[in-house]
Amino acid sequence: MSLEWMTRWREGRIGFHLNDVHPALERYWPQLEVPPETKVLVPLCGKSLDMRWLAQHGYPVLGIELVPEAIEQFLAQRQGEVSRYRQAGFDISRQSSIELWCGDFFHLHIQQAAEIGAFYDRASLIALPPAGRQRYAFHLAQLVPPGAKGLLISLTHEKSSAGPPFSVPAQEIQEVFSPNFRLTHLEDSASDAMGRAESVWALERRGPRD
Ligand SMILES: C[S@@+](CC[C@H](N)C(=O)[O-])C[C@H]1O[C@@H](n2cnc3c(N)ncnc32)[C@H](O)[C@@H]1O
Repeated sequence: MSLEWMTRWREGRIGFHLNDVHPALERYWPQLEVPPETKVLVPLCGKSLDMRWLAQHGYPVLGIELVPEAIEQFLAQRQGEVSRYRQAGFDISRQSSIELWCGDFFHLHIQQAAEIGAFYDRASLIALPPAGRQRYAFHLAQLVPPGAKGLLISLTHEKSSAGPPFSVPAQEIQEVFSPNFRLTHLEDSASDAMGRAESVWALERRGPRD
């Protein structure tokens, strides 16, 4: 799967990328009441402008992305000094309050995630095959502390077995996350001309006794 993502980025087949901030981030993030200065984990971040929105609203960002081209394209969107260093097997680029970790999300360990207090996920689940989605939800739960809040934006489409993007129905989202997270369904968008509809969820990491 990683070769496929490398090829997609090299060939510019990145139809998932939005040239604007996702409206659901603007609409729902304030409702989560995440305290400013909380570091937000953005798994499978691509070159999403949503990370700039979070940083502009006072949230330091840790984005993690497999493909170096995606990170370079993100950094090139803005002028601004970039510092680069290597830590725990990841090449890290930092531009203002946004750190981009280049590597496999599943290799990020709790020790490196110590400062994370919230998360934002758009289109991670749909990038992963079914077994990967289960593993993703479990891994995310290992990285964020009890009480951590996050927004999740996913997608369904009519060719349900094909992907990426994979179609991820609400029932599956509940199944994979509910062992470790409280979920609130916020919104379903109307289907577009290609039969694609987004769903938006608020998540909160459960504590040991929840
Ligand atoms: C569907 S795109 C979503 C990107 C971004 N969240 C957005 O909203 O534009 C999925 C991204 O995850 C990256 N990716 C896939 N598997 C990954 C992994 N195991 N670890 C880190 N990044 C991964 C891909 O290269 C791709 O940029």
